Amino acid sequence: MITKQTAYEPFTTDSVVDYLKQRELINPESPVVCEEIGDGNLNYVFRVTATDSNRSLIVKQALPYAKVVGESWPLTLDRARIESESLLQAAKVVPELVPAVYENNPVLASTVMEDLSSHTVLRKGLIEGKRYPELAKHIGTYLAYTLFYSSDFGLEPAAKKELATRFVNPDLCNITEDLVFTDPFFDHETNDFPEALRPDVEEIWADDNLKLEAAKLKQLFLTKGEALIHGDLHTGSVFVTEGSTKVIDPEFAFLGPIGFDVGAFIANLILNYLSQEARLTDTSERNEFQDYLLAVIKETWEVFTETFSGLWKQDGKGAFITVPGYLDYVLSQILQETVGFAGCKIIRRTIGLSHVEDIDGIENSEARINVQRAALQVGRKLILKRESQEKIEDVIALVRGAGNE
Ligand SMILES: Nc1ncnc2c1ncn2[C@@H]1O[C@H](COP(=O)(O)OP(=O)(O)O)[C@@H](O)[C@H]1O
Ligand SMILES: CSC[C@H]1O[C@H](OP(=O)(O)O)[C@H](O)[C@@H]1O
Repeated sequence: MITKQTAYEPFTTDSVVDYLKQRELINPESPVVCEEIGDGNLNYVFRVTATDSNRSLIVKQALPYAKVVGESWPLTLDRARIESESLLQAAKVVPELVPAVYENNPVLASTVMEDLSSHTVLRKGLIEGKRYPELAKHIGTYLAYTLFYSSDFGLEPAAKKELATRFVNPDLCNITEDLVFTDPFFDHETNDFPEALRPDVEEIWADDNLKLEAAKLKQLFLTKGEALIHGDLHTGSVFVTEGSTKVIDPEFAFLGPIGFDVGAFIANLILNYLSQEARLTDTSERNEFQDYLLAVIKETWEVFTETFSGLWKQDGKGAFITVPGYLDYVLSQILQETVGFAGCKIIRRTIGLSHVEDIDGIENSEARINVQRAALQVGRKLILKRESQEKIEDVIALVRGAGNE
């Protein structure tokens, strides 16, 4: 349902309640409580609860700038439309893996959606050492369905081109192009790292071979409009319980390379894996949890490739789909690109703008810097060795070995 509104205004905790009551999304007679709960970098997130029925809703609203920086960083409001349309697009193929969207208002740049407060943000759960038995199955399925059915493998060419026109997202892509693929590889003012890490960072800035590979990966991100990707699939964009998984926050969605989503998820699991070196002091507890994280990476990849292959055989489009070797070629390209993108993401979250709590939350500064150093080594290896990764076990072995050299 799209509502008409004449002018944009940022919501307050009062006006968002008035809005929901006016729209009868909440009973106008109900007493309500409302709080702003957004902890992300970019937007407002309000939770509104009718206290008589305990029914609650989430209203997410984009600001005309990046919340974390302020008005000096203007950002399109259109990202709210892109986010809700992307959630609706995902709901066509995996409704159980995304929050229900009840309304999008393009003028207010707001989305009213299901409240997932019964779930935990995956990043927080992993920091606390929690395990989620269904996570890999759910994310592998989410990736396979959303990516296959928005690619030329699962869509007719005209439908794919129509999809591309709805998800032109230059402002948000520009954030990724700068913060993931450019700034960390140069002495740029947005970078953010402790002085103790400077020698390691300067090694990156001086490494022309690494920069060449980063340039190739950036080129892929700029040019490979393979599927409608989430665009920011880190562990803060995944809500979990023991048996349920929901992917949120696809405001960076656009037609990009499939490996960027897979790589983002894997990168954030690797960042948590590395952080446990400083978090879990008991060796066997640490080894077990790190093994669990690597098993999630392996299973996510296996579920993704098996499901993607099943959809390819069942619903694949085009004359070449049954040609022997084509599917294997596509999956091997995706693996190599996944690995390279994961490497860029890891480096970015270590020395670029916007880190991860998994590492920044380590209180002992020496231990934290050791983890950051290991992250840079892993990120670098993933980028440089991506073309020799033939199977997911190679990637797991690389992660296990890289921090120890
Ligand atoms: N559907 C939801 N249900 C419950 N909480 C939510 C929901 N969407 C977002 N949140 C809360 O708001 C936070 C920020 O949301 P997010 O979509 O990541 O915002 P941003 O785009 O600013 O990064 C999440 O970490 C979560 O705590
Ligand atoms: C100043 S934008 C930095 C960073 O923020 C986004 O993450 P999120 O919206 O989930 O907080 C995205 O990862 C951007 O790269």
